[in-house]
Amino acid sequence: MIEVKDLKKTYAGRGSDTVVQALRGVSFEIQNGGALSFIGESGCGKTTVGRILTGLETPTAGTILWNGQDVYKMKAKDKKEVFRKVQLIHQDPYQALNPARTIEQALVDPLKVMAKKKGHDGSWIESRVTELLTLVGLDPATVMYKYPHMLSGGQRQRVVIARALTVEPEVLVADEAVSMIDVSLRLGILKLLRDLRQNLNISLLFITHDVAAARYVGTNGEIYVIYKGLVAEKATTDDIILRPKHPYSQALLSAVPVLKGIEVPGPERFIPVKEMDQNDQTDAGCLFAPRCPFAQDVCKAERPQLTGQGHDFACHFPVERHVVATQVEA
Ligand SMILES: Nc1ncnc2c1ncn2[C@@H]1O[C@H](COP(=O)(O)OP(=O)(O)OP(=O)(O)O)[C@@H](O)[C@H]1O
Repeated sequence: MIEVKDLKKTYAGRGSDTVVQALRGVSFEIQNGGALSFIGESGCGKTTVGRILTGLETPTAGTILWNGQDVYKMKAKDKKEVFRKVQLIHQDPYQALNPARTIEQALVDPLKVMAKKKGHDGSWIESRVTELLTLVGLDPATVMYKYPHMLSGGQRQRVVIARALTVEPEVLVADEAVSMIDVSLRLGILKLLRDLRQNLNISLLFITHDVAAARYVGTNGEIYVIYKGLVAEKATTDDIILRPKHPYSQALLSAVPVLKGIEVPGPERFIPVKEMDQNDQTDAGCLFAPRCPFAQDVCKAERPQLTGQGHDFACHFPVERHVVATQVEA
């Protein structure tokens, strides 16, 4: 289990004395086999969370506990082992694979390290390549000796997932993992991620701006709606989708086509938020207030805290609006 507490990350901005507050204090837990989706617009800090969890970035402040142990207080060897258990699936599978190496070679390299660690021989590696390719829905005989450019985007992403599985991860961080894949192949990859979670008990951190995709992979999971490095709302997947309370979540949901044909639009489906102003430097009060159609004076003066009993929101005036609408009989 991973517990992340009050994660903050600042980057140097473009000007000499400017800073970008990518994360302003985000806390969450990922249970074994659980699914957590982070949704929000571009620049809200989603990717930074994924990069910190996979060890590619270090936070400016905050703690990460792995089964109760503080990762940043571990010996280097143990910390490396923790980050091995958290594997990142990028949005661009073509960039993630070496074009000069066959699919088999791409899997064999990390498997050799695992074989050495576990005391297995070459035949284990061979059978593991076959097993993993099959697990991700590829025919080993057909794809093994091919190069990445000979596969479709969907097949390449399956190879990337198989490669991530070589090191026997406990958590997969999928960062916009289907956004660069042909629309017709996306559902297959989402289904694969969902199946891996269910069949191998792998936890999933699903980073996306696509609410419908988060809903699909996040069955029985939670969604965190992120705005400017803070959690605007968090709840079970169904509560966020069907009963969002924060105007920002409602705005995100109103941008989604009616979901999967099982819902009809409600009377307040479209929330008239203002466009994001890239030069907006708001740092006090609610960071969403400059765009919020419901903001009042207090919103500009006081930062709303994230509160609730499982369905939590950081809003002075949370109201359930029928943005996605009433569910009708499926
Ligand atoms: N290495 C960096 N140096 C400076 N600023 C950065 C760096 N990485 C990210 N940022 C900034 O931090 C903020 C959060 O970025 P992040 O990539 O986490 O957002 P995101 O929600 O994943 O967006 P996207 O969907 O576009 O990837 C953005 O303002 C971004 O410009």
